[in-house]
Amino acid sequence: MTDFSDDDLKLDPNFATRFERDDERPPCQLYLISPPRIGADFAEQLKQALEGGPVAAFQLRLKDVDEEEIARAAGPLQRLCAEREVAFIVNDSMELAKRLGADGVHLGQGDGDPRAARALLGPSAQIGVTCHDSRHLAMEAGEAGADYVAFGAFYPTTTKETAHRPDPSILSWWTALFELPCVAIGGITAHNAAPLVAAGADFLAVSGAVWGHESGPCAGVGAFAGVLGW
Ligand SMILES: Cc1ncc(COP(=O)(O)OP(=O)(O)O)c(N)n1
Ligand SMILES: Cc1ncsc1CCOP(=O)(O)O
Ligand SMILES: [Mg+2]
Repeated sequence: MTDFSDDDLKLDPNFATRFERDDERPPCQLYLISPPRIGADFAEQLKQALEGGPVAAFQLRLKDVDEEEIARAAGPLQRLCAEREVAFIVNDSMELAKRLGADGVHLGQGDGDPRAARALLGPSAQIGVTCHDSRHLAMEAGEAGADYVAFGAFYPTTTKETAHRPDPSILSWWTALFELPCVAIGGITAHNAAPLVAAGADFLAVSGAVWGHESGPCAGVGAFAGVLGW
């Protein structure tokens, strides 16, 4: 595709201020991300989280953990998700997603080609791609057949070291032009999520605000009721 710079793509200055959610789009939903490390009680924590409110998807994102250990941990979590019709997404590895029979995979820019993931996982797999703060990467991901594009980190986070801080207007720009869903991620809490929802996020991807909630993960999910209109 043509190699536009992101500055070239900021065509309409009103995108920066026009934060009015498109009524035609489905309501914004919650996309839960696991903590980078989990303990033996995590299935119980996930169960509680899923009792807190509607969760559209759960991503198993374990970092610096051996693949066999991830595979062992996945079974009970995957069953919990299946019982509740929550999509079970594996982070980083299309091969592991295939092995586990996951509903999809999330790929960062260094995690492999979405086209290869599609060939491996088939037409019904949900394939997401990290696009940081880049309109160009998002359009590339869309052309490569991604099912969603993810922008972030919108806010400071201790869950991951991040180098990009998009403005919420990137969500307005995306949703004005494309039907493909967009995910907002990075430091999102029930208290700071409103501008992202208003700007058009189709999903809020949240980790720390749920697992670190002072009253537990059920309350952590439940806290999003107001901003997500449940
Ligand atoms: C929904 C969602 N968005 C972005 C990411 C980040 O993916 P990546 O850039 O590959 O970083 P790691 O998560 O692998 O550290 C994500 N996992 N999920
Ligand atoms: C995986 C990831 N990618 C960008 S920010 C982030 C961390 C999300 O976790 P939190 O909701 O705790 O900031
Ligand atoms: Mg990754």
